[in-house]
Amino acid sequence: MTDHKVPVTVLGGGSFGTTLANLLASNSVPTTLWLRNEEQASEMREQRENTRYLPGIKLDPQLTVTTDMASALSAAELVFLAIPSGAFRSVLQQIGPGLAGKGLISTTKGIEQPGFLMMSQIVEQEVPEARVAVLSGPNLAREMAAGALTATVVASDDEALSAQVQDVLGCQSLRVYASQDRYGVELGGALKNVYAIISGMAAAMGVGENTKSMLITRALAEMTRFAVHMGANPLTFLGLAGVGDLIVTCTSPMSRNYQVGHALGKGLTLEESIARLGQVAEGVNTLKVLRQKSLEEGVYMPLVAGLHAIIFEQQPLADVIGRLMSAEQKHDVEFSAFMASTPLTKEQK
Ligand SMILES: NC(=O)c1ccc[n+]([C@@H]2O[C@H](COP(=O)([O-])OP(=O)(O)OC[C@H]3O[C@@H](n4cnc5c(N)ncnc54)[C@H](O)[C@@H]3O)[C@@H](O)[C@H]2O)c1
Ligand SMILES: O=P(O)(O)OC[C@H](O)CO
Repeated sequence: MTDHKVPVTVLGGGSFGTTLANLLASNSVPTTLWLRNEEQASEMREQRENTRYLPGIKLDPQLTVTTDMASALSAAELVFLAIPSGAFRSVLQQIGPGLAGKGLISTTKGIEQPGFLMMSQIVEQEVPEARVAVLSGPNLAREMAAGALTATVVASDDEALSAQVQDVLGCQSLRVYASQDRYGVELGGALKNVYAIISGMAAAMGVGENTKSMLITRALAEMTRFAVHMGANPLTFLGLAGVGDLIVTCTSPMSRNYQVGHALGKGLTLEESIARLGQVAEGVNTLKVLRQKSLEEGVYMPLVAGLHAIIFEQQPLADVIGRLMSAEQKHDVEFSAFMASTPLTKEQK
């Protein structure tokens, strides 16, 4: 780690943006958090707390909180984006050339439709001169904010940018691992939200431990099958941004996607489940996008099809479970052919 830290701005004053900004400021990184709501910003400046999205966590005295985008961006060398996927492109469009040349790191775990675009692909379209990375992993905001030991992945083909991100974020409570599979890392973060909804629903129904394990493991098989079809490296899904994030999101009641699934499993409607949450659960939109894409691409995704049938096609749960359990019994692990055709590098040996 270097002593001199580059100035960083975080865009988005929700739970994850606030968590990242606070962690950066605690790491002695000159940090500005930008959010759109002036009332919330002034409350955060005065009370040193984000009572709406991160109650109970004190903000570092050195953290600057502003709604003025121009001043937030003027000095920043790195910009972390923690804006929900539905607003991601419009926020970039508002900023325009103010981001050119900076290192832009997306932390948003969603997919844009039309186009089936990852957030970093939107960054490339809207800010062609930017350096691009993504940050993803098993990173529940509230735990990170409370200092729980955590690991994450920065993925970029710009190794210098990955090293800068490791430098500003890495600390006694957070390890930042690097990857060059940006697409796979980003896809892992988006896809696991769908399976977290299924897991929350299963938990609410009181399923057994075998069932929970089967769901998570088959979810990993299904998301990896899709990702490999789309060009990602299956090995990425054995890492923190794959199985790591899948485990935490499918098992923790702190996950908002799990909470939506749990509410659905208790009999609430989708609208009621989302309203009760009051925060973003990206998996709901990702489910729609993914179902459509899997049909277009002809990728077998029975769990995605089943959840879509329950939520958006009003099919009875018992019918969907019956179909899942009577489907053809295929392979456990599917990527032996890929592994055989991809010899290990010297570093991997
Ligand atoms: N919370 C987590 O544990 C966590 C961890 C890793 C990644 N993420 C990802 O981070 C992204 C943001 O999630 P979050 O947890 O911070 O959500 P959140 O629901 O806690 O907060 C969303 C924030 O986005 C802001 N926002 C919405 N539309 C906006 C717009 N048009 N312009 C500016 N701000 C806007 C809201 O005002 C709010 O501050 C999501 O894609 C999520 O998957 C979240
Ligand atoms: O609360 P969720 O379901 O959006 O999940 C948060 C993070 O993505 C967990 O890594």
